[in-house]
Formats: sequence, structure tokens, C-alpha cells
Amino acid sequence: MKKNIVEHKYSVSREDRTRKNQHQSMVIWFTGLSGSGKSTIANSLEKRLFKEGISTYSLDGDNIRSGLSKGLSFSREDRHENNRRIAEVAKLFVDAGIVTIGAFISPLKEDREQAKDIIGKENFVEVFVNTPLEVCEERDVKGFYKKARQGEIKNFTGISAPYEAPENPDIKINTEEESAEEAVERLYEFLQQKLKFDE
Ligand SMILES: Nc1ncnc2c1ncn2[C@@H]1O[C@H](COP(=O)(O)OS(=O)(=O)O)[C@@H](OP(=O)(O)O)[C@H]1O
Ligand SMILES: Nc1ncnc2c1ncn2[C@@H]1O[C@H](COP(=O)(O)OP(=O)(O)O)[C@@H](O)[C@H]1O
Repeated sequence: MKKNIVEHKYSVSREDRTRKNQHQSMVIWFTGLSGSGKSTIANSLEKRLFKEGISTYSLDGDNIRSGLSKGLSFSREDRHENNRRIAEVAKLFVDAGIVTIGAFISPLKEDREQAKDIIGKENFVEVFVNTPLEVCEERDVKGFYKKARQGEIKNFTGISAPYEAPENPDIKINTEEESAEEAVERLYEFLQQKLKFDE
């Protein structure tokens, strides 16, 4: 605890909110290259959970970068800070009793480990969207890969900046082999046990 800051104890706890919601809260953190399918699968998963009455919220790289992380670049240091801020916010959402779905490239193992430490490993589900670079580049949904190859975008993940694949993700999805719908169903099944709340 920092000097001159005294922790405030809240009267309503995470446990109270969990009991009210009748499900556990957690962060489902999607990592993968640009265009791998993170946002597509994360969005469908949120819809699926929401339909079942689960309290959810989505955090997405592009959206966070126009607000909370406005002004941050794609340098190693700024990605680190971006991922740290997201993790701190996600931690608050978990405390609020919400299943928080986040989609960020989060390319470095160290930064994802930092996020796990901030949020708590027991509250963290890591989903690796393992779509090969060639496929992401072929899709080129936003035209960024072409620009990165031409040197118009610097530090582009997979082209001129590293992506360190997770070694032990909770779930791995290869979108060449699995449709978004299939991936969502598999994730939904995996989450059933984790969401369970026993009085
Ligand atoms: N240089 C560079 N490298 C990678 N991505 C870039 C870059 N410049 C802009 N973009 C766009 O920013 C989105 C990724 O932001 P994130 O916050 O998820 O990235 S990170 O976790 O901080 O690495 C990413 O979104 P997605 O395509 O949805 O992954 C890109 O659209
Ligand atoms: N099985 C799949 N799962 C997810 N996305 C897929 C799949 N097959 C093709 N796609 C397409 O790949 C693109 C992925 O884009 P997006 O979800 O924005 O990726 P990211 O958020 O990782 O940048 C979308 O155009 C989507 O329709």
C-alpha cells in the first residue's frame, strides 16, 4: 500500500455480487495475431453467454486504444502499458461480478503473465487464437498487413514485431480448422464448470 493511501473497505463484496448473479466472474483473455479471429469469436461468445443470462462485458483492443489507452503506440513499452491498464480494468470488472471478455494481440508472454498476476490466475482463462500468419495476411481484414509489408506501418505484429505464442493456453483455436460457431460452442462447454456457483 502506497504512503498516504489507506485502502477503503467496501460493504458489498465480490461474493455478494456472485451470489446475486448466481455465477462466478472471470476474465476470458483472447490473444492472437491481427486478423486471427479474436474479436469475431469473442463477440459471439459474449452473445452466447448473455443469452444464457450471464452478466458480461467486452473489452477490445481497438476500442480501448481510442479511450483508456489513447495515445499509446505499438512499441514494446507502450504495449506493456496498454496490457497493464487493461488488466487493471478487467480486475475491477471481475470484482464487479462480471464475465469479462477481452481481445488483445497481447504478443508478449511477459505481458500476459503480468495480466494474470494482476487479475489472479484463478480468475483468468487464456484463449489462444492460433491462426497462422499466412492466413491472417491473406485475410488482411483491415489492409494493415499490406501496409506493414510496404513499411507504412512500423512495429506490426508478425511482420516487424514479435508474437510469442502461449505455451499452455486453456483453449487453443485454429480458425482454419474450426468455424467461429464451433469454437464458441467448445468455449461455452469449457466455461460451464468455471461459471458454476455453489451456495
Ligand atoms: N503496429 C501494429 N501492430 C499490431 N496491431 C496494430 C498495429 N497498428 C495498429 N494496429 C491495430 O491495433 C489493434 C491491436 O491493438 P491491441 O491493443 O490489441 O495490441 S497490443 O495488445 O497492445 O499489442 C489491431 O487490432 P486487431 O486486428 O483486432 O488485432 C490492429 O487493428
Ligand atoms: N473460424 C473463424 N473464426 C473467426 N474468424 C474467422 C473464421 N474464419 C474466418 N474468419 C474471419 O477472419 C476475420 C477475423 O477478424 P477479427 O475477428 O477482426 O480478428 P482479430 O480481432 O483477431 O483482429 C473475420 O473477417 C472473420 O470473418
